[in-house]
Order: sequence, then structure tokens, then C-alpha cells
Amino acid sequence: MRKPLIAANWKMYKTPAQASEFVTNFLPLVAGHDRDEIVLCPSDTSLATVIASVQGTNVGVGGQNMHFAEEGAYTGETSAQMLTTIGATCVILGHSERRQYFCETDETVNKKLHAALKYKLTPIVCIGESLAEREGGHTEDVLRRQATQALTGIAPADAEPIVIAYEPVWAIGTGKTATPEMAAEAHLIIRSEVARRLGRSVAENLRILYGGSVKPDNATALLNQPEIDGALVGGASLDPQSFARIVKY
Ligand SMILES: O=C(CO)COP(=O)(O)O
Repeated sequence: MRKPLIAANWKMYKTPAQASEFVTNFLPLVAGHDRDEIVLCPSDTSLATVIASVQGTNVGVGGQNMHFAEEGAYTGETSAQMLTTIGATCVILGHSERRQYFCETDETVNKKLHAALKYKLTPIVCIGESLAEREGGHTEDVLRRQATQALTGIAPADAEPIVIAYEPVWAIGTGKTATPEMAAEAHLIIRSEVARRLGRSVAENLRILYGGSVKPDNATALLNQPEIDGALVGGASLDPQSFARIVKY
């Protein structure tokens, strides 16, 4: 049984004070909710505050990015070890905004995945096609390629913590959601590629999240698809009421 994971990607929003206020308002709304795993991914400057304020609750905390190196002269970067030691339990890797604006490639995502696993972080690896790729009929090729490249060199025995997020680029921040059927079809492609690379049992246990304009009003239809194992939520995760409604889809 795959336990659904509902993760908030706050992107570059919220100061530590705003993050702390969110947690204060959000925790009572989801207290005792254990059907799903809940994770908040604030910016690095709010990580410590959020980690301290969810201590002992059913809510976990993750980073939005990390560097693949152990340590080094990489100004502005954060390592996997730094995230782990501060108390983060997961990390988003290869988000399309990082690919688009920060030159992130399938190769760097793969290196980051290896580093995240080494430091016991649950990696949420984002893949997804652009609008041009979908309209050109290349969605399946893109998803298979991105999944394959992200998973390069990962042994089946090490793959258990990996989470993949299917985030069609055209659905992010646009209000255009993939229909539940479109998302489920993409998830099936991704799962079949994971099975081809890492074996059927890894694929059957691997969680695949949907991300892209998930809102309280469409969460139920998306998350009731058997192939959809949770959501990675941007805009609608910034408000505690709205994110709690998604968590309780
Ligand atoms: O990028 C996303 C989550 O990582 C999705 O963002 P929105 O939910 O704002 O479309």
C-alpha cells in the first residue's frame, strides 16, 4: 500500500515569521490526520523555524533544492548533509523552475538524487513535459527519458525512498490542471518506466505525486485516481485553510 504524500512547495514565498504563523494555524487543522504523509517545503531561511515548530507532530519538513557535492566552494548552495542535520526529512529535486531558470539538467538531478539518498533524505524528483512537447505528441518520450536519466545508477535496493512528482510544466501556476485521466495516464507511463529500470516491485511501491494547479476544488478528483499517490502543491499550499483542505481531500 502506497501512503499518499501531500507536499507543500512554498517556492520563494514566506519570511520565517510568516512561515511560523502558517504552522501555528495549520497544525490544528490536520492534527491526528494520519492517512497521508504531510510535508512542508519552505525556503532555506525558514527551514529551522518550521522544523522547530512542527516538532513532535504529524508534519514533516523538506528543502526545495540542494547541491550534489558533499561540501565545497559553492556560494549560495546547501548540501544534503546540511538539510539532514538541521532536521529536514525530504528534498524537492529538479523542479521545472530550477531547470528553466537555474540550468538544472537531468544529469545534475541524477547526481543530487544519489546525494539525497546517501543522506537519508526522501527525494521528490520532479519531471514533466512542456506545452510544446505535449502538443508535439512527445509526452511519453519526455517522461521516459527524464525518469530514466534521473534514476541512472540507482540500485533497486536503494530506490525505496524515492518519490517522483509528475508536474506538467504547462500546468504549473497557470490554473490549467491536467485532467485526472491525463495525469493518471502519465503516471502509468512513469511507473512502467520505473518497472523497466528497477523492477516491478520497486515500481509498485514507488509513490508518484501529481503537481500543477492542485486546488481544494480539484484535489479529490485527482487524488482518487489509484495511480496518483499524492500531490506537490504550489500556490494553494500558501494558505493554511486551503492546504488543509487539500490534505483532507
Ligand atoms: O510547481 C508546483 C509545485 O511544485 C505547482 O505549483 P502550482 O500548484 O502553483 O501550480
